[in-house]
Amino acid sequence: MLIDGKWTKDWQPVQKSDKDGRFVRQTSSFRNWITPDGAPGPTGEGGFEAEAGRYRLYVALICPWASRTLIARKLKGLEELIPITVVNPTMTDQGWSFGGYPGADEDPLFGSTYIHELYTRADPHFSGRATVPALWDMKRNVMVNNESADIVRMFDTAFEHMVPSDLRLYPEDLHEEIDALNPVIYDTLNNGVYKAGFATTQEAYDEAVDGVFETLDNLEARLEGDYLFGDRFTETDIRTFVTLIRFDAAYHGIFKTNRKQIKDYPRLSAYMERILRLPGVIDTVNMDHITRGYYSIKALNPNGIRPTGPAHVGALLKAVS
Ligand SMILES: N[C@@H](CCC(=O)N[C@@H](CS)C(=O)NCC(=O)O)C(=O)O
Repeated sequence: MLIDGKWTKDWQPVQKSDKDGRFVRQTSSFRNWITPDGAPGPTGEGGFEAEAGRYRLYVALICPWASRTLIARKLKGLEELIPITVVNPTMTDQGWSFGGYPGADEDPLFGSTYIHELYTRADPHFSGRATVPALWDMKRNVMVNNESADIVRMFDTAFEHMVPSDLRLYPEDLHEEIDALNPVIYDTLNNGVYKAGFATTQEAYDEAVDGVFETLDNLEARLEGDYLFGDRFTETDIRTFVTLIRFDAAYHGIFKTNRKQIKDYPRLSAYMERILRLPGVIDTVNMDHITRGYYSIKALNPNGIRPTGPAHVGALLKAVS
């Protein structure tokens, strides 16, 4: 990670643990919002008006948080307006790097080797982890935001006057329900699998795995309609999908969340496939980057051996593409 703008040698991909061995995820630090007229958003400063080609989204295709933003960008029809840059799927000893792996890009703006260079460009004294997604303003050469939850919400509304859409990822009348379900999905599923994978005590692992499967069981029971809130697709479905699609091929093995697979849940499997079939969503799922990335986490898999299965995931992706 960076400390006062300098890359620290003792960086650990395992990230932070609390005193009981629980994995702790860092909070994001750039929280400005793109808005239709550049007025300030809910956090940060103003001056980031919606413009075609002004903003670039840096992502890793392995990363479920980055994938949230990619799916929102697709479904809201913003591909022409917001170009993306994809980092390599494997973490280096200096974090995310650019170029070299099939499907990954060089940094077209600054020719950076590592994503952390973008962070020190944004703030020469930056302290923290250099994470993706990162939304960059190419006009002012500053970081707009590195929090996927914010980026999904700004993609939902900021460009509406330029690319009208019937889809509302965070509709007014569902705010309360979405705000209630999101933290559960985050704690027990999105981050829950990481808490299981990076636990450093049996107790922390047991607690995390219990949470993961309790939520999967609850979602299976809840899913009567097409989506979590009946027939309306929302950001909560995006948040759920990004973990489901990585589950059988990555988390089940590398993070030891192996009590069941998603394929053992009939409704969740159908739900996952339904979302995968929404226009463009399949383009945001790169299973090669996902498995290569997760199985190259040295702390969990020192020899980097990538399992060949499971066959059903490959078969599903083939059927949908
Ligand atoms: N709060 C961030 C979390 C993003 C995040 O943790 N990204 C991971 C990859 S999945 C990352 O870039 N980690 C690099 C690091 O921690 O050094 C968000 O939702 O945007």
